Amino acid sequence: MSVSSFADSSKVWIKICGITSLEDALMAVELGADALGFVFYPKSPRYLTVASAAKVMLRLPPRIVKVAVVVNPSREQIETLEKELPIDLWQLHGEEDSKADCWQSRNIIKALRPPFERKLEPWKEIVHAFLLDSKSEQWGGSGIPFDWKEAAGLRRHSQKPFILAGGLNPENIQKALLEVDPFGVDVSSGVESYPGKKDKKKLSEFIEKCKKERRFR
Ligand SMILES: O=C(O)c1ccccc1NCC(=O)[C@H](O)[C@H](O)COP(=O)(O)O
Repeated sequence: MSVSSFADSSKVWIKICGITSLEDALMAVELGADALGFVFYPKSPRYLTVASAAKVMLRLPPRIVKVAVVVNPSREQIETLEKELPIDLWQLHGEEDSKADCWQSRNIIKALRPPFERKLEPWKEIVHAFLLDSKSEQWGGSGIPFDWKEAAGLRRHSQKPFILAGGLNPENIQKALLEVDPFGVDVSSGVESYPGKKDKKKLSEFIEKCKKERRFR
């Protein structure tokens, strides 16, 4: 699996993050998600154990990109997750070291917070994509958008796909797509009824609006 293989498509790549149950995973798949994210950060309200993640991830169709979201993981955590779960991509959501051996041979999405520009450099040779998220004390899942002007001009600094995240929801997604024109989008709290539980109406509206839009570049 490689997100780069999608990068030429004019369709918006859709990742639904913070999946905690098989019910929500299958609902997102049925509605048309391309990728699902599973949060392995114990302090998150969307955290799930390896055993509970296995019950979901092992039941997903191969076309769905399965993303393990981690925050400053230890080598032991990476190896345990990798041994038990069908992980296609690692989403690094903390302050990981781009030079660490463990990232050189894995498929990576690096999450960054504004200001983005100078943070691209250490990662741009090794990542599959960058995820642009808001600043947040809990690292991710804040539900608060950043100023999308911060995303302008980043293509000059890296050819890698950009995934827009942070406070997206059914109300602002069309405006976000028009202003930023990202390769893909990532949403968690904007399509929830409460932290850790996805809401079918919000999810369906969000995905439908993404599918109506086309990428310009
Ligand atoms: O969602 C979390 O609780 C979380 C906790 C720690 C690190 C990352 C986390 N989520 C990562 C994501 O990919 C979210 O989708 C992204 O931060 C956007 O979240 P939201 O603003 O709620 O859409």
